[in-house]
Amino acid sequence: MRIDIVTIFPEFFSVLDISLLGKARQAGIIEVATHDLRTHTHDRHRTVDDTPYGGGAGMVMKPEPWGEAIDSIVGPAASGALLVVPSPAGEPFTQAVARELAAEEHLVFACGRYEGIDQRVADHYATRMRVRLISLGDYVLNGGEVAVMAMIEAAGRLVPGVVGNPESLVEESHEDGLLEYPSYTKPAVWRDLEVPPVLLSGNHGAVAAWRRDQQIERTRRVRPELLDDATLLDD
Ligand SMILES: N#Cc1c(-c2ccc3ccn(Cc4ccncc4)c3c2)n[nH]c1N
Repeated sequence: MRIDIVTIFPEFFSVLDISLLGKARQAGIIEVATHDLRTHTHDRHRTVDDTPYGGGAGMVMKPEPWGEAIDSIVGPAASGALLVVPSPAGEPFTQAVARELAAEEHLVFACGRYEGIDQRVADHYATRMRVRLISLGDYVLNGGEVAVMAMIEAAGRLVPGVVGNPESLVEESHEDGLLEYPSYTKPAVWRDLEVPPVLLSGNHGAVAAWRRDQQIERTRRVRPELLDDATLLDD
């Protein structure tokens, strides 16, 4: 997988050089490149924004630098890459979307700032490649960088070879539509709190049943909207 990130804060992504994704980059499983949008400006002040047509507060990011930056990544013609534009107006970012991003060969992330990117950028590139506006959640951030970091981590860990034990990806929250069961490790008693005895029983069937029950109970309590008839019928 190749990931290109266009941003006015390329240093924001230096953290991608460490941890799991850092190892995946060293192993050549994932290539990541950041591109400073300001290198695609040509005025003395390296201007990337301007006032909004139609008035209103804030500034809008100019289309020209974005066009030059994205063309420098995907070329002038059609591209098989997916352009992801984080936006409060985007589709919700979910584990299912993370899985879809993880299956892509080439992701290009456009990190906006100010009040967002001139709409014509997404409109133009939609004629040449797939474009998805994706929202991290129903709250307002100051720009796309935090969202892109979350998307890269959530998708990157699903790329084969990135996580050492792929089994550990299966029983995570949202992977099967439910929240994950509670986890425990040694000691068996801590501050008078005991590990649920079934987990010490060695009875794998009983442990699996208990964990499934915990998933459903936790999901019903914390995120009832995630439960559907199929899930309830399964148990
Ligand atoms: N993904 C995602 C997001 C963002 C987000 C993403 C990109 C940009 C670029 C600029 N801004 C600032 C802004 C723009 C418009 N309205 C309000 C604030 C952004 C916010 N906010 N909340 C989310 N879940």
